[in-house]
Amino acid sequence: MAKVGKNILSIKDLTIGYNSKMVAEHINFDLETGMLCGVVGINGIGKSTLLRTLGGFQPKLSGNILLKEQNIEKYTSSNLSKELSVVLTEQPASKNLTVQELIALGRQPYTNWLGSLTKEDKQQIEDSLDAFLLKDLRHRKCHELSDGQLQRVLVARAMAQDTSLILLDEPTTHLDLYHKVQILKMLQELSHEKQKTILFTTHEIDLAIQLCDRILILDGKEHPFGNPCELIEQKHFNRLFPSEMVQFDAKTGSFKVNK
Ligand SMILES: Nc1ncnc2c1ncn2[C@@H]1O[C@H](COP(=O)(O)OP(=O)(O)OP(=O)(O)O)[C@@H](O)[C@H]1O
Repeated sequence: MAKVGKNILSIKDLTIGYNSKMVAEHINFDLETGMLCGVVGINGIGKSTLLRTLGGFQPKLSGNILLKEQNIEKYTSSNLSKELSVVLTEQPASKNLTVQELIALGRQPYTNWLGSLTKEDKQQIEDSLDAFLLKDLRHRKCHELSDGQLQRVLVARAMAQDTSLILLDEPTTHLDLYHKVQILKMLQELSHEKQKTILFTTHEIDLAIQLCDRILILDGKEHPFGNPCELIEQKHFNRLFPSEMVQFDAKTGSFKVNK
């Protein structure tokens, strides 16, 4: 169980989209220290748009995004990089770096203009290599890694950045079931043990139900938010997909195909 603490992220009546195209509106939720939260919903409903908006990669259309009770637009980019790290689905441009070098980039917000690493920076990099089982791969070039290994490196870089909030867009894409569970368990440990607040988008609803403290369902209307048990009891997962194809089984917390 997550030890819940102070409020980290507060989303109030947020509308997201592109110029005049509204993608989702009336999004409301709060996340506290140490919470792992999954964002689920059908293809094209706006999960990535939400994540990119929260990460500051595109402007919101209206509403408020409060990070540690301060409007996110009020942060300078230097202060924001100490509070918020983002892992997107796009492959990093810096794949020619070694695993250790890429993770060290996470320390950029803290290093001086020469980029020299302090003892604390080095310790943080070491802890991140350790937490994501990357010690043996530290000298490998990132372009030589499997998708699962690269995903662990990208999350480890976010951990090295040591921010209170970490956002990840589909961290389990292209991974087999074992590696999906592995990365999600690592994220769960990072949130609970190191008291990080982690929000990630996913299509792995069954796994999110088992591992997340909170789930946000983007459904084009109410966007229910709560702990997985509450959402199951309120039958929100039953309405996620057209029922002639798949049905949610509340007993097992998973979807079954209608044969
Ligand atoms: N750059 C863009 N400009 C305009 N519309 C966009 C842009 N990117 C995405 N969209 C549209 O916004 C809507 C939401 O897309 P988004 O990628 O956020 O959905 P998603 O829930 O992440 O989908 P998926 O599960 O397929 O990854 C879609 O209708 C999509 O076509």
